[in-house]
Amino acid sequence: MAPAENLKKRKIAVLGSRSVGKSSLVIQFSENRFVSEYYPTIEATFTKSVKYKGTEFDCEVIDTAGQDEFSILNSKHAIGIHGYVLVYSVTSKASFDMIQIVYDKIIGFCGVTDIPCVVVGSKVDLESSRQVTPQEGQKLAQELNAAWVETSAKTNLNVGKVFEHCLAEIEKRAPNTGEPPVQNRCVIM
Ligand SMILES: Nc1nc2c(ncn2[C@@H]2O[C@H](COP(=O)(O)OP(=O)(O)OP(=O)(O)O)[C@@H](O)[C@H]2O)c(=O)[nH]1
Repeated sequence: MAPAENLKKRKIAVLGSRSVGKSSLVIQFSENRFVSEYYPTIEATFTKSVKYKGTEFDCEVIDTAGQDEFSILNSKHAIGIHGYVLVYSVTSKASFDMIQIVYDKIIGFCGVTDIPCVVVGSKVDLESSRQVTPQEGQKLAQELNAAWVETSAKTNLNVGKVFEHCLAEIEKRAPNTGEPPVQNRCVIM
């Protein structure tokens, strides 16, 4: 059982290819502003409370450096994490293909078959540059047993929904326990 003060704390990691808009999404969510410049992220953590089904959850959101097929999953992004936000840009097919790769890395690292996650198609305001259809996004999310949503951090479209979906996926699997559903099978002693 988690201590009482942890019951409403949820740790969420945001992953995906470089430059897909992970930081912009998190900053729009936590500070209600859009950053138009590109500053590559090393790692940053933001907190914000989110109301889900009448309960306020303290969400700690970890914005990670972009991943590629060669990057090794940081253990900080797997241990103690309650849920995942996996971001691709609708303007980049390569970033969409990276979602399955990142998902498989998490699953492999944690030694589980299912994780609470939401697949996010970002930058929908750039409709004329779209390379990934909503149908493709939905289909992948279904295959991963994940929620799916398209967003724009620029126009603040569906940004809050991302984190509501993530909480829904977390609570669906471990309602009100405060325990991270993802557990590593190895214990370092
Ligand atoms: N038009 C548009 N541009 C966006 C949107 N979200 C992010 N961008 C732009 O895309 C670029 C990259 O955004 P970031 O949020 O820094 O991307 P990131 O995924 O955090 O990048 P890394 O830290 O390298 O992994 C920036 O120039 C943003 O302004 C969006 O919704 N619409």
